[in-house]
Amino acid sequence: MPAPVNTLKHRLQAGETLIGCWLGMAEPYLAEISATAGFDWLLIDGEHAPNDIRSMAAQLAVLDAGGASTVIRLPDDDPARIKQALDIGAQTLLIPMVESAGQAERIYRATRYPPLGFRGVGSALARASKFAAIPDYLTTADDQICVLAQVESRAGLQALDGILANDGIDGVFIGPSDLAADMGHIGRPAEPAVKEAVLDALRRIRAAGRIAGVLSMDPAYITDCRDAGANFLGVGIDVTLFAGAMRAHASKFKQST
Ligand SMILES: O=C(O)C(=O)C[C@H](O)[C@@H](O)CO
Repeated sequence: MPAPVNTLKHRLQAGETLIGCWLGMAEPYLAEISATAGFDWLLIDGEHAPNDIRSMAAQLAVLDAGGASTVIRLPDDDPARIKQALDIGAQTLLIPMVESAGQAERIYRATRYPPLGFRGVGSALARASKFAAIPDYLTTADDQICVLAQVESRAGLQALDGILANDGIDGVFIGPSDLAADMGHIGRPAEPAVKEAVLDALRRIRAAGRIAGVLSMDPAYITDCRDAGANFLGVGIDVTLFAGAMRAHASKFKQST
């Protein structure tokens, strides 16, 4: 019995355009609620949300049970964190702040078992192998791993061709917020210079035959990114949606009392 098929990877690589939502509440119960919304994928954010390996594992369990496609974003490119995320069962990883081809290669190798890489062997303890219930896990896991490099700085854009030249990098995600900050327009991802850099990068990523990702809650921004070729579209953030709905609801009644 082989490792689970990563349908998200294969759908994106086939060119499907799939929408998803960031999960930053760090709570399995709320993740389960989000899984009923109908997004094609849900991303458990370990970079900016208060997630740790245990909370991410708990969210993976409820999301997998519900049939949702999942992504884990780690706080950095630490090979030990990559190993832990893969061992708890993540198959699609988003790694932030990628700025060179060499860094991309190290990230790729951290996701693969020898001889392709240096991922440590711990499948006997790993949820990923269904705790060794998948006897062929070690020889079939590599093909189901999807590595998405997050490029979100001028240095990263300058290195983009080198990153895309690595066949082990399945896709590149452009981070408009951090790119805006790096370009001197912090808090303004829709600044014309920033948006054009985002759209140009997305065109280059798809021209290279890779998955192209972006995140924006602005429908017009998303449409422009989709038109530029983005097919891994983050269109929501649970925390932002929840906070906005709570504030709007309270305001509705406070005005009337
Ligand atoms: O730079 C970006 O944009 C992202 O990486 C997304 C942010 O991290 C996300 O938290 C929304 O601000």
